Amino acid sequence: MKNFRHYILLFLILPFIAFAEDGSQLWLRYPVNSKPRNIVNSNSKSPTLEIAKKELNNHWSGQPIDLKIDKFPDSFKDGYKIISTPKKITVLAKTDLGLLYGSYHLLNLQQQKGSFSNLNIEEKPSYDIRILNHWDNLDGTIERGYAGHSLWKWEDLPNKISPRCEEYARANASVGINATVLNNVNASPNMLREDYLKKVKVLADIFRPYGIKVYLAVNFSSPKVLGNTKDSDPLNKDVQKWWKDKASEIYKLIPDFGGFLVKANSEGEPGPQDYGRTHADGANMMADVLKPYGGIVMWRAFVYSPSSDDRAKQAYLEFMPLDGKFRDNVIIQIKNGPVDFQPREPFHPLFGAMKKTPQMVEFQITQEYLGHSNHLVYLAPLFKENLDSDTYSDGKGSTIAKITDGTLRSAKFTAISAVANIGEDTNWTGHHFAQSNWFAFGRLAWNNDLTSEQIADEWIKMTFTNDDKFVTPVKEMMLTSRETAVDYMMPLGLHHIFAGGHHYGPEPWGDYKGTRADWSPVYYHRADAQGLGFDRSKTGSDAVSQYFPPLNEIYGNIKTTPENLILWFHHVPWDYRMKDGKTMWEELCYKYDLGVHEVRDYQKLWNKMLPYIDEQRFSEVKDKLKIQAEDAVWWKDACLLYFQTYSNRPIPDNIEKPVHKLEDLKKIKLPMGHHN
Ligand SMILES: CO[C@H]1[C@H](O)[C@@H](O)[C@H](O)O[C@@H]1C(=O)O
Repeated sequence: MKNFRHYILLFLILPFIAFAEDGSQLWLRYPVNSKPRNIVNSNSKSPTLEIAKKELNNHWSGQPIDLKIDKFPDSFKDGYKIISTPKKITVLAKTDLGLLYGSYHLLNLQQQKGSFSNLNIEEKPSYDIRILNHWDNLDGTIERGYAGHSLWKWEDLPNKISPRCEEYARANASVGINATVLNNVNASPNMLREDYLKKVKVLADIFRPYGIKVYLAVNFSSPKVLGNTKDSDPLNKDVQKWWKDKASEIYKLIPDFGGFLVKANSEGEPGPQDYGRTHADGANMMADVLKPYGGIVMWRAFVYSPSSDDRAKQAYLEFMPLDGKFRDNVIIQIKNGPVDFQPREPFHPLFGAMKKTPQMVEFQITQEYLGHSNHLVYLAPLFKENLDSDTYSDGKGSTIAKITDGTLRSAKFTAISAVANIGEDTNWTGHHFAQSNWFAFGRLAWNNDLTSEQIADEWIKMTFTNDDKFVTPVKEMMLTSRETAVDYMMPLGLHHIFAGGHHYGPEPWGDYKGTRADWSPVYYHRADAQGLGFDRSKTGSDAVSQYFPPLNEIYGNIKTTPENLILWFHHVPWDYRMKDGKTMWEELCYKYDLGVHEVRDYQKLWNKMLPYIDEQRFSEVKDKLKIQAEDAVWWKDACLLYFQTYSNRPIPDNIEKPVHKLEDLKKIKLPMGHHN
């Protein structure tokens, strides 16, 4: 009998053990109280507060908590204060959402084994809108998604709702993300159909108590496609009326709807230029219909017109003349760099340059150009590098963080966005460590002063363990991982030498005749007998002139250009002497080789980590590191063997010799080791 009972117990707890180890819980691995406690008091009531209470009653093991709405200035937004004595904790905020954020802060601290007897914390968000962009299509696929299909399951909505939608909202709220664009910027007009809007409403209702507002990406041709208007010209009265009616329809269903995200006249998407109008004409028409409801337009600057000019210059050329011409509920959404989410780019020269137009950054969490969900690349250092870049737009200290968060220029609202890496995979993001990039974006959107190290430290402790023997080496691995990826993919400022289409592996020889020149890798690296790299100096494409002094001079001169961007800005002779005395060719060989060795070091390090974590996550990460190590060799061999056909110089003796043959590598069609 006794044994029997044990079996039953085992059956009951088994699913929970499995659940706890597969990564599905993300960083929300709070201990569960055996019985919910009754430890929370509050002077307010709402669905949001119910969530806060439930979380604390279920997971908090410390002293009783008072959640208190208090008077704070508007600038406090959804911030909170936490004050504690050994007997009691008080969380104060202006809004219920602030109290929920404060509650998650406590649970996060508990995960990190902090002390709670003497807290005096004050937090408020760096940005008003902290938004994920999902590139989810209505058929459930995700553009550049490597973690399975869309969470929303459009086909089941509005009647059946996947439980993961609420889990998603909870995870976002726990890091302060408060907004989401549900669909791909390559938007189907059908997104705005009545039946789809009803599905959107259901999601908005689930997200609302967690403080998350819903936005939609819209197709500029929607009026013509859905409303049979003659065209979609923003100055056509029928078109304007169609948008006005659509806005009214949306807000009836979703009173707190956030607004539109628009990719227009970019990569074949329709836009105002189809009718001889400008981006401002298009954005303003939408802004006008959203304005009465408090909605906004995030208008993307990811454009490159069909000109022969350097692609890195084109967005600036198109948008600068429009500075000051946008309505006050329009914000320009600019990718961190001027080309496209490369492993390393200089910052986008539009930042700071449009002085009369609000701007926001678009990062990419999904690793389109960083090994998809196979490579371990912690992105906080990439995000920080961008946010901390000094544009000099308003003198020294005009960092992108300060330009976009309202510190430098007062703003009606501020925002920051990133393309999500989330899908239906059990572990949400395809790679356990890719969860850290979702987390890191949320934490930086909340507080852009945090360091990459602080964020990694928090994430590791919440997701895995507090054991120093795990935390210290794993943190080191995470912190160096982005530079490692740069080393084995595109060191020294090389960019976009990815295989066309999937963007996973190397194809530096790619020359897709008959398409746009700037879709070919050879366009970007410009290897020839003299050297390597894109001359963007005054005597080249002159992209350097789009930067404020002194950066135009610094980047314009090969001697002062930071070496990690030297091939971005200059065509560098193979024998050019680098700062460490190596020639550029030797340095290139050294960097690729270093990248390979670094990944092998990660493998060795990870192999020692089994004692500290569960077997399942241990072996899943181990398998991915193996793929990454093979891919790193693939990258190194492909790039060095190919560039060597131009450099005509030997690969230095102290560098591991290629194990592949260039002809064989050129034949690879499917990504090696790529399991998605
Ligand atoms: C959504 O389209 C993407 C496209 O898949 C991607 O390869 C490119 O980098 O950027 C586009 C964009 O950002 O609009």
